[in-house]
Amino acid sequence: MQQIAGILLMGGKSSRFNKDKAYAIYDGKYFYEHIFEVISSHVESTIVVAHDKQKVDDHVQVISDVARFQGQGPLAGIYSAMIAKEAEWYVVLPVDMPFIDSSIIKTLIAHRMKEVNGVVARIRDKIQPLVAVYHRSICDVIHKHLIAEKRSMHSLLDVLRVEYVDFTDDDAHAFRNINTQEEYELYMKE
Ligand SMILES: Nc1nc2c(ncn2[C@@H]2O[C@H](COP(=O)(O)OP(=O)(O)OP(=O)(O)O)[C@@H](O)[C@H]2O)c(=O)[nH]1
Repeated sequence: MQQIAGILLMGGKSSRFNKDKAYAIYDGKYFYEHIFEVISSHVESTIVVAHDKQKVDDHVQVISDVARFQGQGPLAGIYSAMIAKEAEWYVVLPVDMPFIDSSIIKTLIAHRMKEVNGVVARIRDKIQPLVAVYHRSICDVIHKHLIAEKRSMHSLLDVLRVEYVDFTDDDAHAFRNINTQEEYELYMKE
């Protein structure tokens, strides 16, 4: 079994962005390519969880959400990746944080310990459940939440043993996530 696998979530609707965020460009590359590179530098293999209309490079392993939970949000994506690829731990990242820095992933990975089943980033007191490392043992818990239609990441965190890792203001830029065209235009100018 792999020690750590990567999960790149890109199967969202991008409804606030009005087109697919995964293919927005930053520094000459698609968002998904940036995130893929950042995750892949820390794990043995990365799995992309996309929806049917999305295409990725041939060398990238891509799956869809399992049919039962298709399009039910990030939890559905994490669950689908965990059952598709066996690993001890999973680094999870969203597709809409193009400035995310490799050192953040390194720090989260370093905080794994046997007492916890999740290591989650926090910046300026804001929890970032999709910038995290999760243990495979939570797969059953996620499944129960999905069945119960409890789709919020925060309600999952409430029942896990989580180590929160605080990042400083210096890292705030890296955690910017892009939901709207306005945010995209603003952040790309800075
Ligand atoms: N695989 C998968 N990923 C998802 C799903 N919903 C959201 N994501 C991903 O989770 C991350 C956070 O998504 P959000 O920004 O909250 O949602 P979104 O659907 O992409 O955008 P909005 O429609 O504007 O809310 C992004 O990387 C999304 O691609 C889903 O149902 N399945």
